Amino acid sequence: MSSQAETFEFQAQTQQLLDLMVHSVYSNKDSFLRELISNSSDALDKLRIESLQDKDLDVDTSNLHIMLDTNEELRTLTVADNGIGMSRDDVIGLIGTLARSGTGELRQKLAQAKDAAASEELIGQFGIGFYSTFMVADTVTLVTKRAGESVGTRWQSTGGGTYTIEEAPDAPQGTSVTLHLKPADDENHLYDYTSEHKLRELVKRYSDFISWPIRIEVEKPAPKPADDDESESDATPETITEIQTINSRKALWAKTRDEVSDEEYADFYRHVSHAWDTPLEIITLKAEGTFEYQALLFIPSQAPFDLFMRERSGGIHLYVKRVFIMEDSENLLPEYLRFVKGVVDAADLSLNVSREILQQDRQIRAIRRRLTKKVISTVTDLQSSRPDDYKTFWTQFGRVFKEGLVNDPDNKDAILKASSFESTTSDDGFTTLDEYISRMKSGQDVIYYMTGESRTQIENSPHMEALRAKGFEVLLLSDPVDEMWVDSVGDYSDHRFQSIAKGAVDLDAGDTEDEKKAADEAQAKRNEEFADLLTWLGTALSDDITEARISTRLTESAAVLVGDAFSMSPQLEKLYRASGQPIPRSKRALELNPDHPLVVALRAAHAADADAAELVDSAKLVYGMALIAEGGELEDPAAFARLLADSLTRALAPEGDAPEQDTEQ
Ligand SMILES: Nc1ncnc2c1ncn2[C@@H]1O[C@H](COP(=O)(O)OP(=O)(O)OP(=O)(O)O)[C@@H](O)[C@H]1O
Repeated sequence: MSSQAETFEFQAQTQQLLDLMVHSVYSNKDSFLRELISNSSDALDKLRIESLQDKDLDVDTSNLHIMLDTNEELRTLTVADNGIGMSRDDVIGLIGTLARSGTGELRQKLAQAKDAAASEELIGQFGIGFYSTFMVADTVTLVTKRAGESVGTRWQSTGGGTYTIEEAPDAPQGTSVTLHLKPADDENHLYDYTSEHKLRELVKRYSDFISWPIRIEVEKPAPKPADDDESESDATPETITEIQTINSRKALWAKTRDEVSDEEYADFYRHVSHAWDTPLEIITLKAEGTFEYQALLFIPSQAPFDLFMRERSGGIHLYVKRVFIMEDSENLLPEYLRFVKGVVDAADLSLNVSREILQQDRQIRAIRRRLTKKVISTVTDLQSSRPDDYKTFWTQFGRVFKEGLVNDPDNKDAILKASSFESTTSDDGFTTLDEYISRMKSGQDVIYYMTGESRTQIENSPHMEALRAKGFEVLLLSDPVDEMWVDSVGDYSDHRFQSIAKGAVDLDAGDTEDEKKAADEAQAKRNEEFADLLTWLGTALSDDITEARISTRLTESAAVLVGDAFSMSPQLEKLYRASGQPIPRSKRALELNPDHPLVVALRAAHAADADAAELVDSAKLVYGMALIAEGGELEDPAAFARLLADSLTRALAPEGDAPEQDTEQ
């Protein structure tokens, strides 16, 4: 059977990544080998599992391995496996297009990256798998045959704009990737990858733990004839070739911490996570007794691009007695710890365990509980012992971690303790709740917070005024997830969370009895003074507010909107609406600052002529201003703009000279 090579063009975005590889911005070029071995190891795992599940699949799984083959003269290195292999469509889809989600994002970021170092960091963050081969090779040839199929596929590219595909009738099952190596250039970290010594070194460094044998063919002097002793005098020049396994295949999680170097852990982390960063923290765990298992977990130092994507790569590799079973992203750890990567090796599960069984398995549930607690306590330890690393953790994963406050009530207190928040006294850093509590004013027993869309928006909100004036610290919660937990979480260390934008805020905590009494009297007097205006406003704005009242929160602004203790914040309403849930706007109270000139003038105007037409317009403007000041959205911005224009016109036009016009509202 003969076939013609078909030529395909790389998608533009794939080509852009390839160009980067061809021009090798990444200084750690050796890592191509780790990527290829990692892919082969995955392919061997897949074949083993598929052969267990599909009894009709006619494949030999007795000698699964990875082979490294070199040819010094031709300057080639081949990494071959007898794993699952790929069909022609797989090759086009998986290799030809680099169609993984996130590629677009990587491309966009790369386009914005200022220099090689920034590009390098991005590649570290996204990883580029198979394409890293173009850092070291001029031409890459991949020959593969999917298990169970009769014909293989040959793919080849020089990393230019195109690749070719043709049938490979004699391809053995599995995949081999042959690199036609660029000339060695030690100065540019491009080494001689045909050297046995180099390959041994790299496998030892990056892939020693791979559970499948990684083999090379070595030339050895032929053994001497029998009876010959150790003397070398008559050594014949003849050599024989021998196949040697060059990785120890030792499961890292079965070793103790001091037997494994940080580098080895980091390389293993990169293998299980498909990431290129260095883990921030390594967690080892061993359980003996009823359920025996070992776990080796990693907290990454960089969030993967797909952290918030529905379809993201898995997290924990489940092994049973050293045999890889599956990658699990839901049963072994809760979703809010999805950034954690690693391995769990359980001794008592069946090798045939399915996802469905996992979901219900008592042992798995026990493991999940323990791992969850361990990860949270590790974060707490990080917080106290390595503040810089904790900060990295929090910046990368804080938003995800806080999802636990919504989804994992059992660990609520521990999660709150391990979390940190922006606050009015934390500059642009973070504070823990324990630190916040230690700074509370005497008499203060609640934790003040406000939610909003950004730190600046919250800091400038009218709600903040009186708290600022009285020196109360306020947590500034601007992650969307904050809206979800803060209402329901209740308290921390016996201190209730209190929104400064809701209900009554008792700011007299630190005052003396006399001061409190004086403040109450002043408030009562003002309520009386403004009673008529407040009643009238309540009616005039009845579509928008529950009532109008005099505020104790304001020192600078004229008005503010205040929800009752159980109402949803406007931001939360907005989030629900954005997710397609039709939440009606809830009405809130309009609080007025009795010392503000606008409010004073409004009272005077109302006292002079309670029926004046402009009065209703002014009331609507005051309400609209309060909404805008908190970062809210006007229901009818155009109507508000018309009111404002009319009002400005009246103010600017000379007395008695206001232009006539029809305004429709
Ligand atoms: N040796 C192989 N055997 C079978 N399939 C392979 C092999 N190498 C690659 N593949 C397939 O091609 C896909 C793309 O590989 P590539 O290395 O580019 O990305 P990846 O392994 O998915 O992610 P990463 O960037 O983390 O390595 C793999 O997911 C796998 O399905």
